[in-house]
Amino acid sequence: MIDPTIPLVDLHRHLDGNVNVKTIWELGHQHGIKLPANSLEELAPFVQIQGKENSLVDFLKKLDWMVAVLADLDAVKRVAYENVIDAAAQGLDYAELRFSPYYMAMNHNLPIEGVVEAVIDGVRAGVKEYDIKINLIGIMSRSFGQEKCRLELEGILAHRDCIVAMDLAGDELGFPGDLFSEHFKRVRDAGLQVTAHAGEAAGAESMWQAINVLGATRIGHGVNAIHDPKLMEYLAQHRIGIESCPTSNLHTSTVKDYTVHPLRKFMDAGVLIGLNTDDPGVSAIDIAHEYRVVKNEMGFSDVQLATLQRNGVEMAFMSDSDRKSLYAKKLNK
Ligand SMILES: O=c1[nH]cnc2c1ncn2[C@@H]1O[C@H](CO)[C@@H](O)[C@H]1O
Ligand SMILES: [Zn+2]
Repeated sequence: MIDPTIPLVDLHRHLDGNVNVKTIWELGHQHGIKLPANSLEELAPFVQIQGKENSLVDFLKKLDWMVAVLADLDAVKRVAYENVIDAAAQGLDYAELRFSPYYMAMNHNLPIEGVVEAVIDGVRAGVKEYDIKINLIGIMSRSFGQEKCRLELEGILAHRDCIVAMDLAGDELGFPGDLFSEHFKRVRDAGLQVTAHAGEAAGAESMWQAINVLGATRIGHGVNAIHDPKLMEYLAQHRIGIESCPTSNLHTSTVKDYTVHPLRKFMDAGVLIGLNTDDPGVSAIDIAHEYRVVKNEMGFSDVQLATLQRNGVEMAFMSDSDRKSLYAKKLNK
């Protein structure tokens, strides 16, 4: 199902949406933070989806306990480090881990730039020990407004050399992309790549904004492009990559079930699209799960799965020489 000759990548993975239940439990106890449960089993439903949520905003509440326990920078470093272990354990050859420094900092008033440093440190420690390549994407959480996003951007830009791209995440309906045009001008001026969550909670117009106003060359989710044939054509023509996260789309009620997910329509339209996990800790999934559902629930053939796998490598924010080494590593195995 997963082709062993093609690198396995996950380009859309929130490290602050992927904190182990056990880690939340341990950090909570270590720092005297009152948790809503008396055991690991009782805690799980507070941070993992049970069935599905009614909306994106409801889904996002599940991440809140994951950052509520980040009481100091060591905790932040631990979470970043454990994300590398988790990605390696899932068989990923390459992952782009994204995080929102203000969201991780806000509960315990941590310094935003310190959070960025701690994430970089944790990832660095992880890749020393595990056979995986990681790149980091900074997130501006739109739900906290323009000013907080500016602080996130500044924290990230202070470590620009360790970051490959910037993303816009959070409440897409309440905070449209054009509120952040100035932010993304700075992102582009700094030479960072741009991806944005769009067409998930809002419609195709939000994706046009991400492309034309923010300068996105990749889009997270993009599900609602399907209602705008001109946009579908534009995405295909300009090789704008769609970071698809099918299970997340079910969990946020963006799509009703796997059978009506538009993934196949994107492929038929020649759009570059790949498979990703989004918030694997919240959705309680791994990357193999996404390939499995696409095969079993959407009826994709192994050839089509291999195309999705290769698309991921093509979309990755890495140099062509890094892409070549990633393929070479697989072929030499
Ligand atoms: O699927 C998603 N859509 C939009 N925003 C998301 C999603 N998953 C997580 N976040 C947002 O990303 C930041 C943490 O990395 C938080 O702002 C969280 O709400
Ligand atoms: Zn996401």
